[in-house]
Amino acid sequence: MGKSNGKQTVPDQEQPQLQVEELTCRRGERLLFENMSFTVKAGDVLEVSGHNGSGKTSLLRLLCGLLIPEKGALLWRGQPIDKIKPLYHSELAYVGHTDAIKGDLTAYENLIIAGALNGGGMDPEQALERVGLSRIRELPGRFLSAGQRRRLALARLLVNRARLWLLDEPFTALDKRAIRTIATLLEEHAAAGGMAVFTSHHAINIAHARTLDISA
Ligand SMILES: Nc1ncnc2c1ncn2[C@@H]1O[C@H](COP(=O)(O)OP(=O)(O)OP(=O)(O)O)[C@@H](O)[C@H]1O
Repeated sequence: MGKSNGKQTVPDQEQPQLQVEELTCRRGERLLFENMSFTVKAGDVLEVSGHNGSGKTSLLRLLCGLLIPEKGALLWRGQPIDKIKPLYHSELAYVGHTDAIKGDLTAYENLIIAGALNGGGMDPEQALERVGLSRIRELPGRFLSAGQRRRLALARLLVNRARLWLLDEPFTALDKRAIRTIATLLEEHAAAGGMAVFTSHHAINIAHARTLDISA
């Protein structure tokens, strides 16, 4: 329940937005994890760690609704995500291993498209500047380096207004400076009441982030 300040309803920061209850995941013959439970509240950043093949990507795909859990429940604001898919998907942004960048469009045009599909956030120009890509604004996506592609994929998060960021290895291919930039963006997103769940093999210093080791 939100609290009223007399003019508008203020969301209760302590209320879980995403609830993961007793989640069990099997891929093929392998049981990856079972009875996993955690919650994500406004302002939370959760880093999912674990060895190769432990199920980090599978967990993110479950959280997106792209995989069906063998057992357990996934709730967004108290409702099962499969019952409210359009609403849930309008509130989340997923950046997976493949960057989904259009090779024939420039970096700038890629962000214009992202904004047209699900905008409401930063101006594309400003988003390019935040991730350090202003200079290659007019370069077609197919000419971008691996790190530039990753930055552009992450810049898409800034042009839309998704509250929940689900990021699979967002720091892969980034140089030290870009890692700090993206870590800062995560901190700013959380400070503004957003939420993020990301996987990583690197120790990334993000203020107030929690860690979930799924191979523990
Ligand atoms: N479609 C599938 N069918 C069968 N097994 C699968 C399928 N997809 C993934 N797996 C297996 O599930 C396990 C977990 O894969 P996942 O990609 O979730 O791991 P991960 O923790 O993200 O790994 P990495 O750190 O290497 O990225 C792996 O053993 C993988 O081979």
